[in-house]
Amino acid sequence: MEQDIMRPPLVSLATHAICLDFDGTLVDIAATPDGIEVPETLAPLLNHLLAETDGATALISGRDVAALRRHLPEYKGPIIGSHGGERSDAPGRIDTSGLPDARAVIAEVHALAAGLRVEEKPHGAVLHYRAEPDRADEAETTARAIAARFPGFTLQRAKMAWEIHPEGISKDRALATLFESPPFQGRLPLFAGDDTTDEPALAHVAQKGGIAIRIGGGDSAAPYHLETPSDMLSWLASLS
Ligand SMILES: O=P(O)(O)OC[C@H]1O[C@H](O[C@H]2O[C@H](CO)[C@@H](O)[C@H](O)[C@H]2O)[C@H](O)[C@@H](O)[C@@H]1O
Repeated sequence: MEQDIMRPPLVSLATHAICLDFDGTLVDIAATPDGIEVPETLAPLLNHLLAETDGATALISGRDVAALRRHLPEYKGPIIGSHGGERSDAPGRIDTSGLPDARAVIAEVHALAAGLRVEEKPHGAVLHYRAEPDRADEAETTARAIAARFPGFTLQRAKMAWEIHPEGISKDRALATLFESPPFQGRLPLFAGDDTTDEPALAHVAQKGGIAIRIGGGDSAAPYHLETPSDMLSWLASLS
């Protein structure tokens, strides 16, 4: 699909809320989930945005909250994790209420992984094939079969990975909920993401008149585009 893509305009931290995906948006994609290199400047930058937006800055990630806090121990702000399944308003606090018990799903993913990397989350599991790209079809078939066996769970495609998680969680719903109360309520939304899993949230923000930014390539509902996580960090650092 041909579309006009533009560099985002500078936005005011006095009027906007800054919501950011993590992998592929703030940090480069790596061979494994724990192989990422988190720039030293990232946590200070996020804490700066948090202060300048009066608390209206959040990470909205497919990763679980505990993993994100481990990678960003200095970051003090809110995190929506597990694609919207978990909410942490500050370090040490996590709300996972409403998520179904996923232990049987996780056990099944381990049982059928056949050597593919499994990432456990509180609400489900991810089957990663980045280390073995020639097993992409097998990973998809296995993940589809597992998702079909567990009512209430669904399949989510990610970058070289398939995730099985509860139905009804998504980043656009999480964003909408976030903006129902202060400090997000009343501010214009900004969301940046790099993946198909981010598209519903990018479309939601564009439809609300906010700033939706797609990082990297791919068809997108976002009118704005930046090439790499490094470009994203430089752009965020230029805001005031
Ligand atoms: O919503 P995000 O913050 O973008 O998280 C999406 C998934 O990111 C991670 O997987 C992806 O990044 C890995 C590290 O670069 C890479 O090895 C993998 O192939 C990618 O799919 C994370 O592991 C998942 O839990 C997130 O859902």
